Amino acid sequence: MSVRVPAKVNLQLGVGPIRDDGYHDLVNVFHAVSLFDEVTVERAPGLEVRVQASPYSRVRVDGVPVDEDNLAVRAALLVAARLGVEPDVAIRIRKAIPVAGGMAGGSADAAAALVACARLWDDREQPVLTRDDLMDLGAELGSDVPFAVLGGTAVGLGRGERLTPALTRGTFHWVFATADGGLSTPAVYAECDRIRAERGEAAAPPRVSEELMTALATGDAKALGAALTNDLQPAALALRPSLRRVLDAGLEFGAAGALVSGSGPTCAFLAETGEDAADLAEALDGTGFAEQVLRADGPVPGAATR
Ligand SMILES: C[C@](O)(CO)[C@H](O)COP(=O)(O)OP(=O)(O)OC[C@H]1O[C@@H](n2ccc(N)nc2=O)[C@H](O)[C@@H]1O
Ligand SMILES: Nc1ncnc2c1ncn2[C@@H]1O[C@H](COP(=O)(O)OP(=O)(O)OP(=O)(O)O)[C@@H](O)[C@H]1O
Repeated sequence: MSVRVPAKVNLQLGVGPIRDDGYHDLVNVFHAVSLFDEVTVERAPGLEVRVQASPYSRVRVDGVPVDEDNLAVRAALLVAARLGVEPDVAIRIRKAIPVAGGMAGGSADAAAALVACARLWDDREQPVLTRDDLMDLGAELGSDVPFAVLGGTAVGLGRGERLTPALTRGTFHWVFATADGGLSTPAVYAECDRIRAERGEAAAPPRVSEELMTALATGDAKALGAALTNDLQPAALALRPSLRRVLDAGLEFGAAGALVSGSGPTCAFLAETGEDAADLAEALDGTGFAEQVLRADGPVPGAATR
């Protein structure tokens, strides 16, 4: 059983005040892009996991855990417990999504493992676990996991786990510049809080951007580029100042919009056409500022069997 699952970029990441449980209330507009990890599961004598770079990518997988810290393993354990079966499964992960890059690679693998294990163990005509059940289980593993099951473009409220699909038209063309070494998501949220406290800024509850939703619904790449926002960007830039020149370079080369993807350090650039995206990717590659420059389109569906 093999499941392909996309990376995400956040088109709007509005971060509200910190809650009592340590999370922040968000307006999180997720967009799934055509950069895929693949998770394969097979019945086995016990639980095992293998992680490798996809043959189509140069992703560095050395930082990815191969024990119960791997989100795909935790997903398999959760599905097994829910169905009352032994978690006897061999999981193979082929990664093309940058690790700790702000594109939700670990969450994607968790979503893929939820879908794959449910298919493997819950194979009657009327499965016990619906797609909604899998999204609920996903929320127990991480705030980004339900969206990786759903895919497309969606507005996430709460921690980002309460999703409503968004209306979009056509295809958007993206370029991603990855960076050497990741950024820790909790560290970036903490830096965001620290900067706000230092500036004496009170975090207002975020609101969905009307400009962004209109640009999505009309398929207007130029307007979408102008409407992209990420409240975590100042924190990511404070922790990794070299990202500034990457964003500036993309804008100089004509990107319709540029921002740090989620908690970073990957930078995302929106192009107006596929051809513009190819030109932009080449120009960015030429600067030598990025570890890798990747092209992808969105929106694409969430975790799906092949
Ligand atoms: C930055 C984003 O990727 C944007 O989509 C997400 O908000 C992070 O989602 P994630 O990696 O699935 O994060 P989780 O595993 O749920 O949480 C990791 C840590 O990030 C911080 N966190 C996460 C989500 C949220 N709404 N508020 C937070 O403050 C918390 O410190 C939390 O302990
Ligand atoms: N299957 C997995 N793939 C990648 N990382 C994993 C996986 N399972 C657990 N991890 C751990 O999660 C950490 C964050 O990895 P991930 O690639 O999900 O980051 P991210 O893309 O920045 O996440 P997000 O965008 O959701 O904040 C890694 O450093 C690694 O220790």
